[in-house]
Amino acid sequence: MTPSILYFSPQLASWKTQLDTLLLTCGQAVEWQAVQSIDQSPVLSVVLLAEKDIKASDWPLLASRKTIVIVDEWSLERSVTWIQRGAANCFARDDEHLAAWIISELSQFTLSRSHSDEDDVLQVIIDAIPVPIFFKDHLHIYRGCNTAFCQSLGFSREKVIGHSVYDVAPKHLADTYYEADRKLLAKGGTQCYEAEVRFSDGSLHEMEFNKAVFTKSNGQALGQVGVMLDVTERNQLIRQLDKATRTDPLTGTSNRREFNLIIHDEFNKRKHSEQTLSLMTLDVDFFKKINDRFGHGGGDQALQLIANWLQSQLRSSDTLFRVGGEEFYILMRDTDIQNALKTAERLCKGMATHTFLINQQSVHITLSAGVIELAPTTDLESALDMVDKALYEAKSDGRNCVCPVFQ
Ligand SMILES: Nc1nc2c(ncn2[C@@H]2O[C@H](COP(=O)(O)OP(=O)(O)OP(=O)(O)O)[C@@H](O)[C@H]2O)c(=O)[nH]1
Repeated sequence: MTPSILYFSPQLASWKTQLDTLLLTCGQAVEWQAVQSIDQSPVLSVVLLAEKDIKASDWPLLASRKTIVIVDEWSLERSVTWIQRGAANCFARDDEHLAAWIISELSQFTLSRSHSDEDDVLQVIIDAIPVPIFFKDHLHIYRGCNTAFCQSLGFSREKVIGHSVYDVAPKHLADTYYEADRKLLAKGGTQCYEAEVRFSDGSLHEMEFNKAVFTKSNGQALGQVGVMLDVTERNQLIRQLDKATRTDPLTGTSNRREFNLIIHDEFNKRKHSEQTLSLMTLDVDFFKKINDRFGHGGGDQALQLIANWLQSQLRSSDTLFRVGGEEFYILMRDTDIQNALKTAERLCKGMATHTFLINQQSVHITLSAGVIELAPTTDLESALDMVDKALYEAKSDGRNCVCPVFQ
């Protein structure tokens, strides 16, 4: 007699001898294996769990095992509740039918499902489609999938069918899929979302899930079908394009478009917090002379050197933007007008004393600057207008200086 394995939870430890004796009398040898939680038992195994040992987070796994829930006091209502959660059955500790039921399960445990020619045709069709396809029942258990699905996850069909997402994906990803499945079954219809999937080679892919619920003629949900599109490359391209539209190609700093995109957010954040926010506008003095002296290529090189130098002088919370030819903005978070003015003066002095090398020749560059604190009471458009005017005042005051806006 080959012993069959019965998995059981800690609450049942003292009681299992009683059941074991009963099973042996009927000629059923059983090897008992204690598990701390259901996920420690293999899929499709027969598991006996005391009701008290089952956490809500275990429910998605109940249907992927033959789970028998043992309750102290049996009622039809309680039993139905557990079966609806995916348990195979629910018994009271002292139910004499339990032993017979276990023997029946251990001796003829197979997935009961009638197989038809249409099933074979459907399988060939979905196997011919080169994107992963799966379908699950209303208890979130995989009932079918195609070759592309098995290949991407690196599991055989047998390792998928009859299992739950928790058996084929890492827990943090399975939680996401289970939650989406639950919402779709509750709502019905179709669902489209993106989620990450770990492929068999260890790589993480961004997948677009297109799913739909299939129902009985009375509208009751029978399960769901899902098609997965790999959108990793498409999304990478979108992110690259998005970054490119926000970056100045010459200096690598953020550009005016990025400034316009973030300034409204930053300004609104400022309105609802105590944190200060200031803006500095900077313009290179007599930049035309650099172009005249070194040509346009030399001028471009100068702009790159200026941007790098400015960036090296800033805190990580400050953002540098090239907003025009030789014009830069610096957005300074947590900075009031006094500190913004100090920073602007430090940058102007530092720039004036720094020696740049262009075509092996020493070049000295100066900056003119305007600064303003973006106070919550200020209107953003007029603040931008005022700081631009301040910059031009600095130019008319002889350049290489800072003009603050005091409000
Ligand atoms: N090399 C190079 N030059 C640029 C670029 N964008 C703008 N410029 C040049 O920058 C110069 C700006 O000249 P102006 O607006 O007269 O200003 P300026 O010579 O800096 O003088 P002030 O601003 O009045 O101190 C022009 O010669 C533009 O052609 C660029 O991307 N590369």
